[in-house]
Amino acid sequence: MSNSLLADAGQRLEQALKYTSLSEDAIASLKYPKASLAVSIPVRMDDGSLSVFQGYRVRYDDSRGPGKGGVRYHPSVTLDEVQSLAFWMTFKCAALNLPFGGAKGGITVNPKALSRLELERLSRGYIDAIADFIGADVDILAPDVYTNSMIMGWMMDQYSIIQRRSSPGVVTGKPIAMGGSLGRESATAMGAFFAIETIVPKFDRRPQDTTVAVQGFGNAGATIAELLFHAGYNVVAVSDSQGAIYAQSGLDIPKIRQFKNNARSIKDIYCDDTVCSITNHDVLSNEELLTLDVDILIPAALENQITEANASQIKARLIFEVANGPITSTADQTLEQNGIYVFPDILINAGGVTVSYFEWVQNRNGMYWTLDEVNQRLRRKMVEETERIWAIAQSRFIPMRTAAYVHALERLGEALDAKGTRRYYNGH
Ligand SMILES: NC(=O)C1=CN([C@@H]2O[C@H](COP(=O)(O)OP(=O)(O)OC[C@H]3O[C@@H](n4cnc5c(N)ncnc54)[C@H](O)[C@@H]3O)[C@@H](O)[C@H]2O)C=CC1
Ligand SMILES: O=C(O)CCC(=O)C(=O)O
Repeated sequence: MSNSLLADAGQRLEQALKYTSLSEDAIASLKYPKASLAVSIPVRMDDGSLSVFQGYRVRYDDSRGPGKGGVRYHPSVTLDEVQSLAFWMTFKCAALNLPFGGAKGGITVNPKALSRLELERLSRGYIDAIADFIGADVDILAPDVYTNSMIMGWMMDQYSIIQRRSSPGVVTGKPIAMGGSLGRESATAMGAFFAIETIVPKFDRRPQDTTVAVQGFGNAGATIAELLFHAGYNVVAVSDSQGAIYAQSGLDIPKIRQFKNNARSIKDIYCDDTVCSITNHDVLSNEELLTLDVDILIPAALENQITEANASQIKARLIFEVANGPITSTADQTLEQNGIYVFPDILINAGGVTVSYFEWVQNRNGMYWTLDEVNQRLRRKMVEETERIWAIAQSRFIPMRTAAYVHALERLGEALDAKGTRRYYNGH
């Protein structure tokens, strides 16, 4: 593997393999993505011109079931990034014991620069381009950065048009009216919250004595900040792509969410005290937020936020990775040396895909669950797998990330070996 995000992700696999007895065949199978599709998506723009966007869908491994993973719209999307995200999905689904493999998709685009109709044409064009690669039993899509239920609805509809039959199981995170599950919107953060509530008492901490900083204020970041706020934690800093705000006495998260929902940036809200009465806050950069002296740091934006460059300046005691891949493998080592506990993405943000699984199950049997049922099942799953991974980490004296990979690898190895060697004979 070259020097890339995927190569860095692969370091975690190497680290964990030392603690497993996986067969050589299984190890070899997990080192590369199973299939990567790159497509061009021509889109007629509102002014009549044609723009061509690059899109990707990667299935990393499907030994435990159909590929599963979100679709990201962001200007920095590359094939390498999508492959890494599909790698993480593989281990996340296995860690949570979901009957899925790992997949991910993305389009290199700044969605904020598109009109709603352009965005719809792009989303439908993406499905036209990848339709033969996906399916409810093959590879199932979902939301990720800068995609949402509205976009998932267009994608499901386009796929159904191509198939000439209603196909709700090909996409999760859909609008409720199109077969979406209650609780999927908040699921990533809700799952993280259940994991945090399981772990925090192990460190003899109480919410009211615990300060929290959250980087990223989208679906995952804003919701976890609000859940922690309501549970009594002192959320002192939050940020979006434009910058961060900090108040030692704590921030009123529901109020900030309200302003952010009106399409304003966090930094602006707090610079304009005529609009928002909260004062006594500082405006910080995203980099400064990461190095605040807090009890809990929650990166909930993008990859590679804590790297060799800033790892030694991190002062938080516990880091919960709500984003995928926010810490590089070298930064992990520095954090560990400094006694900082990292709770990994493949566990902490797994609530999203867990409720996606629930949505897929509901679509397949046509019976729909109440919000309480969804959240109770999510809680049970998150607490159970968090405790299992914690027990592995404690008994083998290894970091939680390595323990999560060991846990996932045991399940993946079993599935790969159960298929026998016939699968390696070029299909004969
Ligand atoms: N939405 C989901 O179901 C899941 C999301 N995740 C991960 O959570 C992370 C966030 O995703 P979502 O909340 O869904 O995306 P989103 O599109 O709802 O929000 C992204 C947020 O990150 C902020 N942001 C972008 N660049 C930033 C930067 N450089 N510094 C600080 N903030 C920045 C944006 O302003 C926005 O507030 C991603 O890593 C994603 O892969 C993980 C599991 C499931
Ligand atoms: O809900 C899903 O299927 C996947 C969500 C996702 O992309 C992720 O967990 O990173």
